[in-house]
Amino acid sequence: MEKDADGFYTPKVVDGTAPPKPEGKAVEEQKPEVAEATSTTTDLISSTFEVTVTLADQQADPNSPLYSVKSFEQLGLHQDLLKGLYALGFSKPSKIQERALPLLLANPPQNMIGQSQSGTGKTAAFVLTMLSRVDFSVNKTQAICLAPSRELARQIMSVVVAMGKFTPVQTEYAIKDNLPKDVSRMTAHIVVGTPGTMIDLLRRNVIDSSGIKVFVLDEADNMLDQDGLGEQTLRVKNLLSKAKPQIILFSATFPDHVRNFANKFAPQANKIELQKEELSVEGIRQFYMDCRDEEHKYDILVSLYQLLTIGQSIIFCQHRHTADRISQRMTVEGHKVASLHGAKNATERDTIIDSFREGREKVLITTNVIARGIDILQVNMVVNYDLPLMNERGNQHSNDARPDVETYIHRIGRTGRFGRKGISINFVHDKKTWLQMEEIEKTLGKKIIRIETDDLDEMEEKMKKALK
Ligand SMILES: Nc1ncnc2c1ncn2[C@@H]1O[C@H](COP(=O)(O)OP(=O)(O)OP(=O)(O)O)[C@@H](O)[C@H]1O
Repeated sequence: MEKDADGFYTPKVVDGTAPPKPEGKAVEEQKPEVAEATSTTTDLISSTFEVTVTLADQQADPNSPLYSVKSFEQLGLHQDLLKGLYALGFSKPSKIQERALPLLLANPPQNMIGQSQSGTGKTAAFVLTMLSRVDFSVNKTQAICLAPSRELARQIMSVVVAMGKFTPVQTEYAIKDNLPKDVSRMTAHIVVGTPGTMIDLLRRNVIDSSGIKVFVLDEADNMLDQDGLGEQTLRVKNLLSKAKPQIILFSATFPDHVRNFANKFAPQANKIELQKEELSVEGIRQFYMDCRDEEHKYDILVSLYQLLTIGQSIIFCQHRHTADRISQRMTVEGHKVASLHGAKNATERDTIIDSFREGREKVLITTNVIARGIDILQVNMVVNYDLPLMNERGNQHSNDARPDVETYIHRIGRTGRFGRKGISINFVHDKKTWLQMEEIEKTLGKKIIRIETDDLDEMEEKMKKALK
């Protein structure tokens, strides 16, 4: 690989598809931010929100998930990786990084099941492990990482590339439609992808599994869940059986029904676990709005538009067709929104998420496809247009559909990243949805506060307070 004029290695761009720019420069972004609304037609719109983020205070608070006593230097990382971290603006590890990294890097390698709240820096922990374990003088795949969506795989790749900027790391994607044409052998050190394509590459021996030392599952509970990607993930593991890699599982949630499987999947693992009451992030204030019916939900969403565009916001729907319908209606009515879901093709999906990431789109209407892992610091509002429901066979549409608390935690975790403040709003519109929300509230032990649907001034007041 070539070094550029500054002496940096330029990581290989895969098949013309550059990973999205990583979020970073965290320290610089901790200065007070002032987000100004752009339009001027109502009081709401002309308001200015001051958002003060005090990362230094949080990293000094032993009760914060961002707290650490050690520095990155004390965690045994290579000099080139420390340079990559500092270039990203990381000055101090978070709790999960401080606790997990020494265990992950110890020899002989041991498996890890790691849990930490959304937005607390799990990605860096496993990316630094992959980069630390690669022998750059060997042109063979040595670490693979699986994620549940192409959007998340691309984001993880951007972190690998950014943190590995001062190393000669070679990377490739294993995601649909991003493979180099007619490839018969991949030799990249680190391959990041989704399970279906990874299985294909391993089966056809395009990736030689014999040198794989690290196997990471991000959003591991989702990747191992039988109703989700569990079967495919297990197939990948079986294809790696001879290599016996270190297995690393990370997620913000590990529901009981997956935990047992995780223990078998990553035997004798070091474990870092959270208590139930620690699951949700402190900085995210949760609200709900009591709508009259489905149509009223749409009206309320439209009336919130100006608030949604002050920062950036993500609107979650249960179904693709709802996301499409809402975004079409809003677009016809003159609002600028984007929609993203699994039925769109790969190019469209990449364009939409990149445009949102770069702030060109402010409102993204979507499904659970990006409920997990997506890290966009400017997102200060999440709306659960539909509450997330269990995806058990057939249960989704039945009258006794249960709320999916794990997905709820991940959805609202798209805001409030690494100590920032954020807001989530749930729409409920009948007794059933109200009871579902109550169950979420009880499980998390966190109050969800009512906001009147007809009082946008109150909404603005509460938002201002929540974001301070
Ligand atoms: N030590 C650090 N110092 C400053 N910023 C950090 C540090 N570690 C991570 N970050 C930043 O915090 C944000 C959240 O990190 P990351 O996406 O890894 O969270 P996560 O725990 O994987 O979240 P999720 O559970 O939602 O996947 C990112 O923008 C990342 O760059």
